[in-house]
Amino acid sequence: MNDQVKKTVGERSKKVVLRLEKIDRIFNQGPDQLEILKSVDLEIHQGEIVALVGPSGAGKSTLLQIAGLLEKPDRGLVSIGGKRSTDLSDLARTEMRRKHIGFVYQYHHLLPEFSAIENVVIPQMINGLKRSEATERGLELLRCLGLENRSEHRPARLSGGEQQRVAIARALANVPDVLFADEPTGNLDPHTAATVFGMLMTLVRETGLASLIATHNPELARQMDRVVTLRDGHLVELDPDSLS
Ligand SMILES: Nc1ncnc2c1ncn2[C@@H]1O[C@H](COP(=O)(O)OP(=O)(O)OP(=O)(O)O)[C@@H](O)[C@H]1O
Repeated sequence: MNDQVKKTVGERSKKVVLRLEKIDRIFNQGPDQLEILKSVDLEIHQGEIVALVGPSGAGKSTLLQIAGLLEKPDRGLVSIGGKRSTDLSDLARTEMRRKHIGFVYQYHHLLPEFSAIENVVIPQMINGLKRSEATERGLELLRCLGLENRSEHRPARLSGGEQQRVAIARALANVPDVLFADEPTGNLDPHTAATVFGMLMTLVRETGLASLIATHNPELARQMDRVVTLRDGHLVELDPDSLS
């Protein structure tokens, strides 16, 4: 990986990148009020990869959406890189998402009419990078993900694992400070999931990103630095060895 893409752990001091303070989220479901997140606190430092596990409906996606500034909590504070999201205008929140946050979803959400490399280049150009630089960085990322021979293919001509690897390249192309991933390999068969997840972990470790990754897979969770879960809306730290 070249220097342009790489931000080594050493270059970054181990400061807190993501801080959640007393996050509450309540949904109205008919006459019922569902308290999905209750006073959730979480800190993630540079270079730290945190697994978010828990049963379906526990609130993992809700937490990721709030931490990734895609949704607002009912109460509480999200800070990224020391900037409090509540102090930001809607425009500044969008800017923060574009420049400092990478997101990988369970489904790739690639633009179907564009090639793999174009899918990685376009977000960088939106952020002001020249096409030549964006292409150089994009091709380097695709190479790191074993897709050097697939860069001109449109998503429909890629396998599920390849599509997801392009989505990972796209999420990392803007050199974010924090990466959120919601079941990034959940749609893949176990073998492909292990390969793609291994590549994601390598890239995240090399770039020293702070990451919060939701997964149902205990084997994948154990490869991360810390494991947290949501129990009745509360965030609880787990011993990775206790996962089965
Ligand atoms: N906009 C909404 N309005 C009402 N209820 C919602 C809304 N979004 C989520 N919920 C409810 O909140 C709960 C948590 O949902 P969430 O998607 O965060 O869970 P999850 O842990 O990510 O589940 P999964 O592992 O199945 O993806 C669910 O019961 C869901 O139905």
